Amino acid sequence: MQAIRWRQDALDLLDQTKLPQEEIWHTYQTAHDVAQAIRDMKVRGAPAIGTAGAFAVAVEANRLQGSNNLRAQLLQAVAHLRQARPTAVNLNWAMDRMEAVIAATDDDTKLAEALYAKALQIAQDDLRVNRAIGDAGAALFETGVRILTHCNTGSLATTGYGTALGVIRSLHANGQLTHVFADETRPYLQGARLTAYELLHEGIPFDIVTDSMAGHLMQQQMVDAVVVGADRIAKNGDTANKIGTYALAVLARYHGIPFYVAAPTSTIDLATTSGADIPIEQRSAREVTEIFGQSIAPVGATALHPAFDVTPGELVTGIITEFGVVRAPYEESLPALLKEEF
Ligand SMILES: CSC[C@@H](O)[C@@H](O)C(=O)COP(=O)(O)O
Repeated sequence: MQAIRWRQDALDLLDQTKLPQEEIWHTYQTAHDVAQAIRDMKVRGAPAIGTAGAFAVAVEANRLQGSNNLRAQLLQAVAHLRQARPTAVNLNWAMDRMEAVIAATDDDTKLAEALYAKALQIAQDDLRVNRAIGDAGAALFETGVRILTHCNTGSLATTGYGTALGVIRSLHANGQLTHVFADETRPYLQGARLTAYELLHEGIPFDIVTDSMAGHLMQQQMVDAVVVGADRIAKNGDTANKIGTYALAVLARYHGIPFYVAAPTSTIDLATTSGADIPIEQRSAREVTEIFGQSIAPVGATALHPAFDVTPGELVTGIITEFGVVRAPYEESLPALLKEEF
């Protein structure tokens, strides 16, 4: 399953706002339009928006080939893409890499080719990295495990395979998995719409549960571990992820259940000291008061919509990366991990 397809002159995105009812692909030929698609969540999930952003710059370079101020226009496109969604650091991570290619390529006629090659590498690395996360995560568990997960962290949220859902895929492939509980994930319903779509496709046994059922399931001893993704991990292990994740971590701690974050090292942001410094995207209240354009609240009702929350590192049992599982104290283990591997 794949939600992003690329070629040098265009990017195709599977419209995730329409899934699972409709499988509609849109074609994009400008960075501006891809930025809008990211904002509108037609493509979403931290690694996926990084990959889409990288191809957006490549497509833009292809479109602008031969124009006078190519470099300045590309840097403008990069800056514009960076702002499409603020919380997931993978978009910035990918833009840093595209900007480095622009800086390192002296010959303007070579820019389009070099940027496409870098975008391709980002996409291919993401797939490889996710498989490694899946293996590292699966090694944590015995056979017969029941996992609760939140939001969508699968093929749709990445270039392929997934992070937390990659761990679930690997557990299933190894015959270790008994059951998945997929939080519906209000208000965007990434769990009920997208995770369920992927799990059904893979034949993985699961139930959709509303976000508010998690505590009850834990109390009934139906959950062995919580595995979620991340949008940004600060140096101290504080982790921003889809709204509702923090509540799961608190519940897991109360019930003595391990709480794992599965994420590529591109999601670790050592420049952000703690979760307090992570920008939290505030989205439209209408995404809360309406479902598929239908109002579910009385006219005049107001609503809040922080799209992410921050789970303190002290509640995170371990962070599953492509290089293995790291544990607290994160101020030490995360910088050591990044230093060692790069
Ligand atoms: C591998 S995806 C990791 C995170 O990006 C995911 O858990 C999440 O919070 C996605 O939020 P979204 O608003 O759907 O982009």
